[in-house]
Amino acid sequence: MQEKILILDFGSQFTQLIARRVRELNIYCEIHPFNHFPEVDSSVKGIILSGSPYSVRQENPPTFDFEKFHGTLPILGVCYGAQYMAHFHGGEVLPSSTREYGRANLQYINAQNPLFRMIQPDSQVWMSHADTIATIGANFEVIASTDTVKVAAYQVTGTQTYGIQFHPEVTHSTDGKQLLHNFLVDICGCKQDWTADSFVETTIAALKEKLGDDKVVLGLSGGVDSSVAAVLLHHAIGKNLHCIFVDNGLLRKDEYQSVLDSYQHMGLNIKGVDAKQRFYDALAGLTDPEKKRKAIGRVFIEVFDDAAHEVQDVKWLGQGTIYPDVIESVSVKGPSATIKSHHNVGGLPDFMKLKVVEPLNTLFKDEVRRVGAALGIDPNILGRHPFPGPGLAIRILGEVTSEKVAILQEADAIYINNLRAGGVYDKVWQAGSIFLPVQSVGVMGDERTYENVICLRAVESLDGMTADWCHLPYDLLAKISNEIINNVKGINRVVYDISSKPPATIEWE
Ligand SMILES: Nc1ncnc2c1ncn2[C@@H]1O[C@H](COP(=O)(O)OP(=O)(O)OP(=O)(O)O)[C@@H](O)[C@H]1O
Ligand SMILES: O=c1[nH]c(=O)c2[nH+]cn([C@@H]3O[C@H](COP(=O)(O)O)[C@@H](O)[C@H]3O)c2[nH]1
Ligand SMILES: NC(=O)CC[C@H](N)C(=O)O
Ligand SMILES: [Mg+2]
Repeated sequence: MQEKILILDFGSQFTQLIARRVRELNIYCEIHPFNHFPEVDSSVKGIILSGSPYSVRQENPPTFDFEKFHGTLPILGVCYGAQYMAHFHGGEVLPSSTREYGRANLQYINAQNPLFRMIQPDSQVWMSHADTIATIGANFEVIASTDTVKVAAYQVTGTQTYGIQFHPEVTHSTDGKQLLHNFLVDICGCKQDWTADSFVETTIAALKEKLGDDKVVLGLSGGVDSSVAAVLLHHAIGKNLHCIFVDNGLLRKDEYQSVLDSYQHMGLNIKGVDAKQRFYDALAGLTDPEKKRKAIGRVFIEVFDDAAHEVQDVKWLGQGTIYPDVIESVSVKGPSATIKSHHNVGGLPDFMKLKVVEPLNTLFKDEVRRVGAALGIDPNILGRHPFPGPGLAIRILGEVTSEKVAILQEADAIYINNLRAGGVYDKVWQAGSIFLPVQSVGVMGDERTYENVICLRAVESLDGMTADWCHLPYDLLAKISNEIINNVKGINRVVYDISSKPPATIEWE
């Protein structure tokens, strides 16, 4: 059984970061909402309670069943988690006189305490709280303090229950990783054997068992997630995996053929489906971004359904869903406004009757890339920028036509090739070009032109949730602009997008 750490989420903005830090120590962990988590069995080695925007002093604060777990499993409460255990077990949490946000330094630590092994007595820590633990219960012992926060860390004497007011998961807590290591390895006894190789081995075995002789269809896009999912499934079930790559007419220049070629030598059973016209027909006359997205989602499902019928007796649909997609849908933060409808989220219509298999739904993107490397997948595939399923349709503002797609493909190829040649492709998280249906006046060879605009976008990001525009070198931008205007008929002006997300988004629609 895969040993794991349970992270109970009370809604902190740092909960995912806790998970990342745990996994960087080669220890598997899962995030679950504080009020909805699976049975705690012997695979769980310890529990971490996250921070929270809530206060323990407000009415009906988020709860944790302390009596049930205290003394049976190691527990580490972070910020709210620490405040909760202190407040309801003999201590008191009060509003602090000053809101503490940012760097602080420990001023006292109990160097004998296993939680502080190899940690500097004046170590820098990161604080983010408005409440403070004013008093602690008789069986609680202070094991670290700062100038202003007396109870910066405590242990419930003689047990493996700990609380810390600061955030070890953020990099500004310079010994944060050592502290987590101390808790996870020394206190919980985790083995640190969760690596990309071990993930590959256990996942393939589990897929074999789950799928037996069943057939699976999988949408392969050439992107990182579906490629890694496909190779894992291929190792597990071989020829019973049927990959379908749809040419929706919205791919980048030459992408259809190059993606098909790149998969050929990997031995995957892959079928290309030319559905260009079906997508163009569905998009004809549509200008509203949400209507365009919905139309594309609908045609994807129809094309898939047809392809699955052709294969016959298919029981499963494979998907490249990754962990952030899952976390967002079970988050304790509650429903958020729909900004954009992603074409692949929203479930399958009832008529498809397929079960879903998602071998990557516990991994973050960089972990997916590491698993891909462990599987020997071409670094060129693993290093690709993310590309949205609705493709160029959401990079052509307004109505999509095959003519506009052709113009955008040419311009985008010039842009991306220059990023590669200039050695910046790998430093950029995502780049793409946008076709703006505005016309402006230009002059070329003494002739007046009245043509469209191409906008270039390049962003830095960790996960696509927030992003900043890249400061590309002016010389490179000048070269790209020249090349596009001189070579792409229909374009006489190039602009660069300098908006961050939020308030803008990465894609324009
Ligand atoms: N042209 C396509 N043909 C078949 N399936 C597709 C196509 N485009 C997208 N999909 C499906 O939609 C899923 C979601 O696309 P998404 O872009 O999020 O992931 P990806 O393409 O696998 O990876 P990346 O995020 O790196 O682009 C893909 O995993 C794939 O299953
Ligand atoms: O597979 C996808 N289907 C979609 O419908 C979709 N919409 C946006 N994206 C990608 O998500 C990231 C964030 O994009 P936004 O800032 O535009 O929301 C960026 O990486 C976008 O390219 C999509 N990916
Ligand atoms: N980061 C946190 O967990 C904050 C906890 C609590 N809301 C406070 O302000 O003190
Ligand atoms: Mg993609």
